[in-house]
This record gives sequence, structure tokens and C-alpha cells, in this order.
Amino acid sequence: MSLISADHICVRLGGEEVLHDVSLRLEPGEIVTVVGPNGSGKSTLLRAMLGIVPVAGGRVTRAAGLRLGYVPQKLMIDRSMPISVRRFLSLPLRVGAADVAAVLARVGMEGQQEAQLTALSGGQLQRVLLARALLGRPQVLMLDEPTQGLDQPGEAAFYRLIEEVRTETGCAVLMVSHDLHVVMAASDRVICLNGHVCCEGAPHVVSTAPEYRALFGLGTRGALALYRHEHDHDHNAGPDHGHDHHHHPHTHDHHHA
Ligand SMILES: Nc1ncnc2c1ncn2[C@@H]1O[C@H](COP(=O)(O)OP(=O)(O)OP(=O)(O)O)[C@@H](O)[C@H]1O
Repeated sequence: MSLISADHICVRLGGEEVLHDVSLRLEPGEIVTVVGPNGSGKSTLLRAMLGIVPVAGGRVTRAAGLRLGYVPQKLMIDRSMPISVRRFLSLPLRVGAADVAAVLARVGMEGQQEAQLTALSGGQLQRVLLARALLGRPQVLMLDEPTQGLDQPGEAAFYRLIEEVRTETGCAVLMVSHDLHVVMAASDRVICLNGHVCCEGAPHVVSTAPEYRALFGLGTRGALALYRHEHDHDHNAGPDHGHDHHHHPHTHDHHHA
């Protein structure tokens, strides 16, 4: 059984259908990345799978007692509030000093217990957020654009860290990313979302498919190709209308159950 799955889910927000007939399963130990244009429903998909956003159709199923760790896109904390890393990690549940030290060492923040949260760089803050998610010993880690605002070396280092955590703990990872270059290197499977699943598959399989090249281009040109892909859809018609599904032949290795 999958750790967590979405089966044909639809989500409506503010009267709009944001997700239409989206299916996704996460197996132990795999890294799955959701890519897609702004507003394509990536965050909503994660939030629906977490149970924060209700589904209007279909269903989300979690393995019994599943431990989930979530790194949100933005930290909802008053940046003017003085709080140390150690205290932040102990919210809302108190965590022992040894556990705090160990998890900080794991994310490359050794000895930073007393640092002020507000004094951290973007990359350091992301590591602390990851540390907080890891304290619950998650079987599934969900990360929503965890490297937003980081420079490229910072981004690459963060994704390496995610891979190490996956290898050590065997947790599955579901993340949202804009950076296709990094996605190709760091993911077992990529899902391209635009209100619905446009295409999906293992990066090495997808990257050699002519359909994929037409959609995403290659290497660093991928971001540009994604932009073009975004705009060959008719956005005025809403997420479930106006898309020519036939121009995305599904020749990739699919994981629909
Ligand atoms: N609470 C809400 N009420 C109404 N509409 C919402 C709400 N949250 C999101 N939306 C809309 O749903 C759509 C999908 O938003 P979502 O944040 O999931 O997209 P995204 O792919 O994560 O975008 P981005 O890449 O910009 O983060 C957007 O059109 C957004 O305006």
C-alpha cells in the first residue's frame, strides 16, 4: 500500500476549480517533485494531501498512523519576535537538548541552538524548518518550494541534504519546485501540474522522450520551455477547460494505480 495517495481529487477554492481529477501516490523512499506554472495548484495539491484543504471530489488516503513532516512555503512567524532556534524547535512540543543538537547537526546547523531565528540567512532558516519537520521522524516529508530565495549553490546544497535524509531515514519526499534543472537531478519522479496532471514520469525516462523535450527543453533552457508550456494553455478557460490533452502523449513511465 502507498504511504499516501490522492485519487481523482478535485479542489474548489473561491468558486474556482483549482485541481481537477488529480491522482498521485507516494511510495516509501521515493522523491517526487511537482512542477508547474504559478497558480497551477501545486501548493493546493500538497495542502489537500495534508488534509489542510478539503477535497470537493475524489479522496486522499493515508497509511494508518502515517507520520508526516511539512515544510511550508512561508514561515508564519512574526519576524520581529525574538526567539532562538532552540525554542523554535520546541514549539509546540518540548524537545530534549540532545535531540535538538542532533537534528541541527543533521541539517548542517551544528551549535546554532541559541542563534536568533530572525538573524538567520534564508538558507539557514530553511534548514531549521527542515530540522523541525524531521523531529517528528516523518515517513513522508512534504516541502513546498523549500529553496525559494536561495542562490544556486544554496539550492543545490539543500537538495543534496534532502537526498541524504531520504537515504538515511527511508522517508518519502513530495516537494514543489520551480527549478527543473534541480528537479532532474534530485527526483525519482516528476509530475507536471496545471490544474490537472499534464504529464509525469521518471526524469531519465521523461527527459529522453521527444514529448518532454518539446515541453521542457533541456538543461538550463528548461525554465524557458516550461514558460512556453505554461502559455500554450488557455488560462482564461480555467484549469479544467481549454487544455489540449492530446498534445501531451503519455509515453512516460506512469505511476497511476
Ligand atoms: N484560499 C484560496 N481561496 C481562493 N483561491 C485560492 C486560495 N488559495 C489559492 N487559490 C487559487 O488557487 C490557484 C492555485 O494556487 P496554488 O497556490 O495552489 O498554486 P501554485 O501552483 O502553488 O502557485 P505558485 O507557484 O505561485 O506558488 C491560484 O489561482 C490561487 O489564486
